[in-house]
Amino acid sequence: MNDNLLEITRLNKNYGKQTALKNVSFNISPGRIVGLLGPNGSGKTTIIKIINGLIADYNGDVLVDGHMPGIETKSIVSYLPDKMALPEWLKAKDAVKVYTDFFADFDSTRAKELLESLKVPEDKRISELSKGMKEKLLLVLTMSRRANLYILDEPIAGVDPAAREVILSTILNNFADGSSILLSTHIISDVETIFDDIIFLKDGEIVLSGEAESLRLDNKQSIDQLFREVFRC
Ligand SMILES: Nc1ncnc2c1ncn2[C@@H]1O[C@H](COP(=O)(O)OP(=O)(O)OP(=O)(O)O)[C@@H](O)[C@H]1O
Repeated sequence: MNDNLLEITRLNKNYGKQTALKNVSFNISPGRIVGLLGPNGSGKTTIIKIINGLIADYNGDVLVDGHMPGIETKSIVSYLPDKMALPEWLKAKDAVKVYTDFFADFDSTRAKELLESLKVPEDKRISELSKGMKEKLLLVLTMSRRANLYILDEPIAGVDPAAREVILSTILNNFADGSSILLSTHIISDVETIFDDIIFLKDGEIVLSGEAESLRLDNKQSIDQLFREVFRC
């Protein structure tokens, strides 16, 4: 494994005339939980899609364990998209089968245990699940892989505060030693304690980044307070 699981250097991305990312650079080393924080439209999903090979026209360098995003990196990264990517007519238990067939590192026993503990009904079709249940299903599928890097795009956006805690503990209890997590969110207060490192993104640029504990100590406030200060309009 490389010293850096993820290396992003001078990443720029435009959608036509719209600039989405400006000179974004950061690295993730093994064993870190990194918060990618920013308001709506700040570029979080664009970065995540580029890392996952879903957007190929960008400028700059993106290396996942030394490889450009592509077929090879799909076995390194377990990705939770911001929108349901599975056919809605699938039952939850069929989604487990799809992941078992698709990913060599998928642990179906773990997935079944997690579905049960999160009370996701296995026999219901995805179309019949509530928004929060769909998020839980996607999270279970994503965290049941034994990947090196987990990339979670807004995993808590659609659930109530009690469910957020369950989701966070599911994330923390199910990632392997030495693997890393990049988690994007605009809801900071309930999640900030899990982060080792923080990246603040504003209008496509990194405006502040560093170790979460140092940022708290240096600024004498929580990451949530810091976020509100940085993003005050
Ligand atoms: N397909 C697209 N075509 C044109 N502009 C886009 C497209 N996707 C995103 N953008 C623009 O790029 C910028 C960054 O969007 P992005 O979705 O990466 O932000 P985000 O931080 O993930 O937002 P959110 O929290 O709302 O999901 C925004 O200005 C957005 O309008």
